[in-house]
Amino acid sequence: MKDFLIAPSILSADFARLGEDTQAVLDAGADIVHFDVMDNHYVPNLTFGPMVCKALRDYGITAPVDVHLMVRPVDQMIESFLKAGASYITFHAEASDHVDRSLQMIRAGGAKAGLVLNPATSPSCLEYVMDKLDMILLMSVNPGFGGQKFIPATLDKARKVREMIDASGYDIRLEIDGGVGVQNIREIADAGVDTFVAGSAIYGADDYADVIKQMRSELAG
Ligand SMILES: O=C(CO)[C@@H](O)[C@H](O)COP(=O)(O)O
Repeated sequence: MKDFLIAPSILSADFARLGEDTQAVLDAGADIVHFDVMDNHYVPNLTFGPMVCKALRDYGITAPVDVHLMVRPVDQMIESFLKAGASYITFHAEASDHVDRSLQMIRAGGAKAGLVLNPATSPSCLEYVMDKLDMILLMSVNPGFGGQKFIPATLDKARKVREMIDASGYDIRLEIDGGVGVQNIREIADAGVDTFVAGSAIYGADDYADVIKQMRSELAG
């Protein structure tokens, strides 16, 4: 099992002061920046694109940026985010016509590659691409919005995917996204997850450092 990473979703940050509010969660103890890209096509909401990712790099964000593409098609956005400084690029299994090729593009461009599974998507889509994955992201809400309730069936899926990762022998992170907070992070870790996206739980707190500390304390317990 890998070390635990906490990845605040900047979907819940103050967009008017995005650089500052991104640096603030890193200064508060977060490990990586989760960057939610929505296109009002694959998901019913619209956020930000590669120019904003580059702007964060230019602002001085040096932490890994974990780009979660909720867009269709995906390949043009992969190219753009590779140029914009993404560290991880993940996309939804249903959104690419050629999942294997899209994964190869990400690694060939120097980033880490990942596949995202919606709540109703079966882990079977991972079976023939395990060798091309650096991350698997399990959605524990339906994608499109922050602040939703964690879907409990995701825990069973996390256990199954953890078994697949361990059996494969590949070095793959297991990330979860949606409804994660201090109250359930331990249970999620026990299901085999090592990377935790949290938007409203962190950005909705008065003290970012305090909530991240509470999450780490739950993970250590
Ligand atoms: O990708 C998404 C939503 O589509 C997530 O990253 C949410 O932004 C998580 O938000 P919280 O549930 O933690 O508020």
